[in-house]
Amino acid sequence: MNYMPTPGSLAPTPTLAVLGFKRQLVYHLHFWAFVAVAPLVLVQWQQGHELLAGLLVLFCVNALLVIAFLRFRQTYFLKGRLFPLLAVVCAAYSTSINGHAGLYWSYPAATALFFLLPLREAIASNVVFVVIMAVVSFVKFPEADFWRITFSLGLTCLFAMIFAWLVGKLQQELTRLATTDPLTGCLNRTQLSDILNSHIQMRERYERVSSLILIDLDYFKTINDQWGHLAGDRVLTEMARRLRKRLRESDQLFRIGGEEFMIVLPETRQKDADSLAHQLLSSISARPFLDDISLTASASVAEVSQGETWSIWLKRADQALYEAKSRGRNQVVTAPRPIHSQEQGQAPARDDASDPVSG
Ligand SMILES: Nc1nc2c(ncn2[C@@H]2O[C@H](COP(=O)(O)OP(=O)(O)OP(=O)(O)O)[C@@H](O)[C@H]2O)c(=O)[nH]1
Repeated sequence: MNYMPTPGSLAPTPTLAVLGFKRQLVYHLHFWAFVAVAPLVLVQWQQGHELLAGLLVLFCVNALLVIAFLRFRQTYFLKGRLFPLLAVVCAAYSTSINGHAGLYWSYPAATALFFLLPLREAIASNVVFVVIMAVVSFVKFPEADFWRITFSLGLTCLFAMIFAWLVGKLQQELTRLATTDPLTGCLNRTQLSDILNSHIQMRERYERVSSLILIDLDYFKTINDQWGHLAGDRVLTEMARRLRKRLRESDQLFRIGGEEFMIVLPETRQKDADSLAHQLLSSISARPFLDDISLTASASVAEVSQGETWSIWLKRADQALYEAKSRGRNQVVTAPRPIHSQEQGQAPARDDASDPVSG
């Protein structure tokens, strides 16, 4: 399942709307820019402005390519770099031949840049834009108009910049809230499929192998029952802290259920993931949580296999975790590879890596 909404479609949940925000914005701005500018091609052509008509055709083609790339490839065509270039050239040239009728287009174009480009690039592009429009206005209009145009365009850019900056901050915060678990700060399930899929692609394209570890606290329900829900929450927070302490910057820690955590380890073979899982279980059982709550955990390890989907990869890990629980808990079980990869000549994985962690 792909959690990213397709551009142009309404996201089914607020979380997805937050994650697809930038994509939707780029899509809609290009769509409406195309709708507004396409008729002008004919108008300029009929007025004998062939060069401007040609530039507007390029603008429309770029808008269509951006829309098509977003829809069919989920990428941003040339990272949106052509829009500012064509917008500046078209607005400046149109103003120089059409006067005020061309000038009016510079205001929506300057505003759009702040929503299409990264903030620094948008500021740099708009400084160039305002300077060019100021020069054209100085040459084309009386001095009083030149000052009015320069200040009003500059002010439009300033307001758009403040608005885009605040919206960007808000979107970052919403994304953080939508993708992390508020109790432990771990990633939640929102991007799970996208992240696992990206590791699968690394395996398929570059033979770079990732592994995942599932860790589930043993008999956690008794903690809630004996010490209360708040103590249970503090145990979960401490659990996340202990796991995080042992992980690398590039590892990704998820809380995927009540007391179940998942760690995705890039470029890590099963053997190394297995030894990390043992160390993590040791760090959980070695010292009591809070003052005197002793706990153990069970874990499973699964290296991604060729040709499998993210859900099969996760399911293998899940089955191995179930096995660890049913073998008595407080141990690591390595997931066997799927049958088809064993047939393709890969070494079969150990199925008996179930050394008790304690003792
Ligand atoms: N304090 C607290 N408890 C939670 C949270 N989420 C889930 N739980 C509790 O976690 C417990 C999970 O219980 P079980 O699924 O039976 O698992 P367990 O007791 O750890 O047993 P095994 O996994 O089989 O070893 C339930 O009591 C849930 O109410 C949470 O955010 N905070």
